[in-house]
Amino acid sequence: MKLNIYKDSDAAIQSIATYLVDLAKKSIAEKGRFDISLSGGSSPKKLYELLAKNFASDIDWTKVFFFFGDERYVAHDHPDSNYLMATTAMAPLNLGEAQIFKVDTSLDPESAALDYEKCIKKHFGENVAFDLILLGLGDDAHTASLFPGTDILFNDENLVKDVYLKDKEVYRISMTAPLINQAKNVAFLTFGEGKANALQAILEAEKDITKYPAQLIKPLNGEVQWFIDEAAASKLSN
Ligand SMILES: O=C(O)[C@H](O)[C@@H](O)[C@H](O)[C@H](O)COP(=O)(O)O
Repeated sequence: MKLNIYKDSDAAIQSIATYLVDLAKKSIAEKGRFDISLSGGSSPKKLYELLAKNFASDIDWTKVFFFFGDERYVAHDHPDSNYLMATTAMAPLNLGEAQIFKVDTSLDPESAALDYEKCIKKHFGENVAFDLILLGLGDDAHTASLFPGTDILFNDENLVKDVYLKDKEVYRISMTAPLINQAKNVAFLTFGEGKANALQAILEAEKDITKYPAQLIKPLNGEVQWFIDEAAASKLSN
């Protein structure tokens, strides 16, 4: 696990963009494509915009294939859609429809999860291993839609599962920890004082995945990098 601490989120995002593009170059050179899973929420939006603005000519973006670590169970044109957020931010890259694998939220939640799992398995074949999975962190220590107290935390059968969030009365479709842990590289983007307690608990508290789900993320053969700002790191002891 590598902790990268920056003075602010802009510096962190610049560094993640460079790290991502370097991984993409290597992967495209080695296997002819780069398979990435995007995080949702607000933190990564600036990263996607930066990639489109400053890195458009650094790699052959037609060889990049985008999936989503989780998706809100809404239409793709709904303001909460991670698909809408990411594709809007990266619009200048003119990505082809076939490069972006969105969750089919027109299906019922359980079928949407099964369908997305099928889509991932079809893309990867036997060995489902993303080159990079980007993850955010909630202030309750959730990541993707692995929320405290939800059944998905104990799911080791599926690669993708529907999650019902009782408090918000909404569904999410999320990659499971076993799928994320098959990735070659995982990068967390975590910024702001509001995440400091969650980050400290995840990295320094006792292991309790029901309270701190992001503790589940330990890639079997990969590396986890944290890209954080000083505000998010402010409660770490060392
Ligand atoms: O769909 C989502 O919302 C994300 O996948 C979720 O896991 C997010 O990464 C965290 O909630 C942090 O969100 P912010 O970046 O908005 O703080």
